[in-house]
Amino acid sequence: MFVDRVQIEVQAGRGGDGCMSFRREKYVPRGGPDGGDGGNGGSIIVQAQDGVDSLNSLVHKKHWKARSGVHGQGSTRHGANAEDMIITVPPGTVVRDEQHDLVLKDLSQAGDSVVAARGGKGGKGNCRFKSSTNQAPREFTRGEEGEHRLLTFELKVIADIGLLGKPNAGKSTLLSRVSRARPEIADYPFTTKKPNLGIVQVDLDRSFVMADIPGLIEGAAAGAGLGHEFLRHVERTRVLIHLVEPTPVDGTDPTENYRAIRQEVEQYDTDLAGRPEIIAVSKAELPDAAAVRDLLAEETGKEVILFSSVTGQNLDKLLARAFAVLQEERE
Ligand SMILES: Nc1nc2c(ncn2[C@@H]2O[C@H](COP(=O)(O)OP(=O)(O)OP(=O)(O)O)[C@@H](O)[C@H]2O)c(=O)[nH]1
Ligand SMILES: [Mg+2]
Repeated sequence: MFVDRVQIEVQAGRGGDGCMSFRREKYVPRGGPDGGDGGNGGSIIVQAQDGVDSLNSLVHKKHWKARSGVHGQGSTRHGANAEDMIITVPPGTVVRDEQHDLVLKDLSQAGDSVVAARGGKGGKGNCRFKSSTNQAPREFTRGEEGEHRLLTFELKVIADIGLLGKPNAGKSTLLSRVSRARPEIADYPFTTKKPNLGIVQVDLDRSFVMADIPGLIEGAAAGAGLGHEFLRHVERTRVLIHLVEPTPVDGTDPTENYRAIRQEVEQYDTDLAGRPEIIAVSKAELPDAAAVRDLLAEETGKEVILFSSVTGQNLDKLLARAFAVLQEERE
């Protein structure tokens, strides 16, 4: 199971109470206030780290609680601050505050972090309230409560190029052919359940990251099937390669399939729909592939690349094109 959305509850630590205490000294008959401040409660920090590649570990731990600060003590001793608690997540995780329905932070780079719940401030000891008119204050304050939040983490894969297409279009096969990634491949739809990333080396000094995502099905933007969940993974890619299978086993029409997915993308996010898209017909060696390419080119008015991950036909052309469009985007 690959988890890319998870909800947890976080409770930051309470601040330690300030202390109420008096020092009694031989030559100071009434003594003086010497209660120290309480320490701060621990905060809960969410940080993106390289090497963490899913939210799986959070599934089993839904409640996170940071420690409380230590109470202040006599002799103006400050209570110790509690240590912060750090939750590590993969880069690309968006942290949301569920109750207030807002994005706390988008942790897109390794090292990015956000204080998800702030620890309570420690209270003031009575030594802080001493004044010229009040040499022996009984006043002190309690520590503050730590923040409590309901958080949602959503992982969005970050890649240069995202592969888009109906199930069985050949997305995983393409990624495995052009990178070292080894996604699962099978002759049935919905083989891919989690996004896979691969580094594509076009030549010595040109490379990019390609993301293979589970296939989109119609109605994905409305939440049907896997599609909706996974459209967010292409949200973070700069360029899309839209793969169209020339002879779908379910007998559907390839150009129809192309349009259906475009519609899904547009419904999902207009920003995503505006991203550059390279259209490619896969499985070039199959009998009708060239005709499908021509039809699609005519219909879209765009260049459509016909390639095969099996024979290798036009693979270099597809990659060179992808890199060129990516380069334009980067500039
Ligand atoms: N003839 C031929 N078959 C291909 C080619 N590329 C992929 N296939 C086959 O098409 C089927 C589906 O390939 P996948 O790469 O798993 O397709 P996918 O788009 O990742 O599918 P999902 O993960 O289910 O969305 C497999 O049986 C592949 O062997 C190709 O270039 N030529
Ligand atoms: Mg696949």
